[in-house]
Amino acid sequence: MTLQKTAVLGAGSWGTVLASVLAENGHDVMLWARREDAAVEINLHRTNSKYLPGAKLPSALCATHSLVEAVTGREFILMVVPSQSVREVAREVAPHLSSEALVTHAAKGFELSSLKRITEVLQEELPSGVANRVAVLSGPSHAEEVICHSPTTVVVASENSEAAERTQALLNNSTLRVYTHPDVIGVEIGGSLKNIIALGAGLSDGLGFGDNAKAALITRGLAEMARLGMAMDAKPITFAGLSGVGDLVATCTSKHSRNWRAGNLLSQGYSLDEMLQQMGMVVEGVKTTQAAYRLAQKHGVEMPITEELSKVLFEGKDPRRAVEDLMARDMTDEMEEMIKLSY
Ligand SMILES: NC(=O)C1=CN([C@@H]2O[C@H](COP(=O)(O)OP(=O)(O)OC[C@H]3O[C@@H](n4cnc5c(N)ncnc54)[C@H](OP(=O)(O)O)[C@@H]3O)[C@@H](O)[C@H]2O)C=CC1
Ligand SMILES: O=C(CO)COP(=O)(O)O
Repeated sequence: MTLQKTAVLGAGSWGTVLASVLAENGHDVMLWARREDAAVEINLHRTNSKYLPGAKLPSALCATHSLVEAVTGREFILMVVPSQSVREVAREVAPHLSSEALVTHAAKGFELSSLKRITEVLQEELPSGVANRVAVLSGPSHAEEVICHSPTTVVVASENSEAAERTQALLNNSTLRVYTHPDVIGVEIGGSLKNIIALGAGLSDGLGFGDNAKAALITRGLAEMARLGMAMDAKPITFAGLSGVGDLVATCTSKHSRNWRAGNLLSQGYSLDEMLQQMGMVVEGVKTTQAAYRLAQKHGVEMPITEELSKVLFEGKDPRRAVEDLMARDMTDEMEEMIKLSY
């Protein structure tokens, strides 16, 4: 494809790695860092010591502290800030975007105040021509592995298939295989909800519950992810793909996952505030648990794991008691939804 002028907004772990991918693919990349010292470090030393210690970034990568400079004249904008800051950043860049710009985001969460998905937030904040073709990038992709060129697969979904294909062509390379996907709702919901289950997996592992418990969490977690997803108009099959079970497995079983590590710290007796302080990076699963619990109530959907985790995080419930309560639920059929659907 022709080389393009691109910008990545957010110089945390994932934004820095995605900017490196674009630079390695030959595109002109401007990376926006919120802190000026982070932009200076990237430009002077080609490192991002806070978020990617030890990694050497491509020499072609440029960083700036100015959002306006980052987006002006850019054809492709990849937004990689935490879910709760997407609206603020989108609002600030909106007047400076070219009417031809393609905006794709890679955040995994909901906006807590509105319970909206991130493409919905972007559609509200961006000029209408740009808003019509927003896309989402998701799938099992720990930044720490992508920067080392470990083989990785991701998906990009958009209501505008051309936007998905353009994003695919910009990012795809010999170690990062990018698939397109038509189900924006399912891809966004899967990528967000898996973080709740990963927090639970970190807790479960930390409490020494073993592999059976983790397999149960992953499988029953997937069931409740799909249940909420279907109530919100996602396609059920999407949860069997990379942005569903793929990312769920990667996040629940990896030492790289911040959500898994956060759950693990909670199992060691850290309070929620102490854990967040210790992590020093975004742990999307915390606010996603709150959002999903409210969405489940709104849509009348049962999400027992999410509900118990919410009690552990926000009401101080003992995690062992939460597991006992999950195990003591009324006996049921594993395929309860399927049975209801077939009668
Ligand atoms: N890390 C990964 O492997 C992956 C992450 N993601 C998703 O990407 C998104 C970003 O995560 P990630 O890069 O890992 O996060 P990090 O915690 O590594 O970095 C967060 C970045 O966001 C910036 N930031 C924090 N608050 C704000 C704000 N209010 N306004 C603007 N910028 C802000 C931080 O700036 P500062 O340093 O100044 O605080 C930092 O650059 C998340 O939704 C995450 O789930 C998706 C796939 C993989
Ligand atoms: O989404 C991710 C991998 O696909 C990263 O997960 P964590 O935010 O838990 O590190």
